[in-house]
Amino acid sequence: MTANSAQLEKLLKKHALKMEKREKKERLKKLKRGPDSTPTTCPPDPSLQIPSISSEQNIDLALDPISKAPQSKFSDSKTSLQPNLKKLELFVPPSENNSVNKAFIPSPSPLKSATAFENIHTASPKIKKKSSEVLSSKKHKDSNDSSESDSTTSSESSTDSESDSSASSDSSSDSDSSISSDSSSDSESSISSDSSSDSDSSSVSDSSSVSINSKESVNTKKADSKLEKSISRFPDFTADLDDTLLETNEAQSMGIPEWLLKPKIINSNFSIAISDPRLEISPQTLANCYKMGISDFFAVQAATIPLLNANYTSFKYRQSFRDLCVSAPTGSGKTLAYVIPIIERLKFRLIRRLRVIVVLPTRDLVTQVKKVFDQFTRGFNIKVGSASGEISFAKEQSSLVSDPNYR
Ligand SMILES: Nc1ncnc2c1ncn2[C@@H]1O[C@H](COP(=O)(O)OP(=O)(O)OP(=O)(O)O)[C@@H](O)[C@H]1O
Repeated sequence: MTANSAQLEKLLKKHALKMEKREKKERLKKLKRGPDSTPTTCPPDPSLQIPSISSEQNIDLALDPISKAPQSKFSDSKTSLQPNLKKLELFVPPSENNSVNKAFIPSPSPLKSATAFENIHTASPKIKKKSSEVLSSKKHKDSNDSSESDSTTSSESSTDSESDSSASSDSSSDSDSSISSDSSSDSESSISSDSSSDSDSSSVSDSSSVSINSKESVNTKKADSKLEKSISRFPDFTADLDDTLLETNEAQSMGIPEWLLKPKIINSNFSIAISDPRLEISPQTLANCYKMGISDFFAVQAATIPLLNANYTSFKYRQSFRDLCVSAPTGSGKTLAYVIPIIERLKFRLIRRLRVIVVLPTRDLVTQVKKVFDQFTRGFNIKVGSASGEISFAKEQSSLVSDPNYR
């Protein structure tokens, strides 16, 4: 029995030495290949297989105290082999690994997302493939969670589960809890398939491999928290601005101007009579409004019309002129909010020329807005033309600028 254990001890030591040499070789190979090298799976080396142990030796192994030392060494090398194989399959150069993660996290900053975009496009084809695998495996996971448990049935499925776990660790940036639970369940399932094929000897390695996995999950968590810190959220403009100072600063650093960052929020119930003298609406416009059944201005109109009229006054006296950006729901009356100030400004012009251009996103809107302009320019010497590409450019051009009526 002691002879057997001594023999086994020798074997294990020899095996551990081989393992170390092999690991060193692999590391050297990796270094030589550089960061762009594509990951490859390592074919199982027959010399590294767990030595076949007879049933007698098996008993000795369980009882013999010597087995503990070499066994722990053996189990170390065994488990270091397992993650190594995994590492090779998962291998993504550190910087690119981050970019893959970033690419799946919606990145708010255009600069940051552009970097991520660039990174993913400059990444090696293998990494691009990996990212698509991540997406597909994510979808697969969503649709069929139970597929992971199948991996315990055969060694082939165990490699599948390993690649699954690689996907989960790549996509881990989504949420911490999902990473740890996913990666741990996947790696455990792959280990259990190994242990089933390796019989008792690898059951010792199970505990150490689990601890390695927990180390891995801790590392992934650390990497994720770093990643989370590096990715900023989109500024919440609706929240109290005092609470969002950081977000505001960030938005400013993105080039968003102060006036866009601090909008004036108007109560939607706010309204004002069109005849209010403070608005200085011309009698003809008032008549046109009444004709259209409008007696009060909606909130967006009540807020913008006096502002634009004031702007007109400052423009008249060569004072500063401002842009105005309005965000209001559909049907809230935005069209009249600019149609009336435009008409009110152009009504005194004697020389007819193209003075205002309204740019709209669709042809339907062009027709709709042209109709509103036609209704509200009644009684004024103002002509409204439209160009939406429905007739030839020359005709549109002449209708806008070459028409003798415009001169
Ligand atoms: N002050 C008002 N009083 C009564 N009706 C109004 C008033 N202002 C606009 N309307 C009517 O409300 C409707 C919606 O107005 P309008 O089309 O200008 O909204 P909008 O915000 O420009 O919508 P969209 O986002 O679709 O362009 C129109 O039929 C318009 O005639």
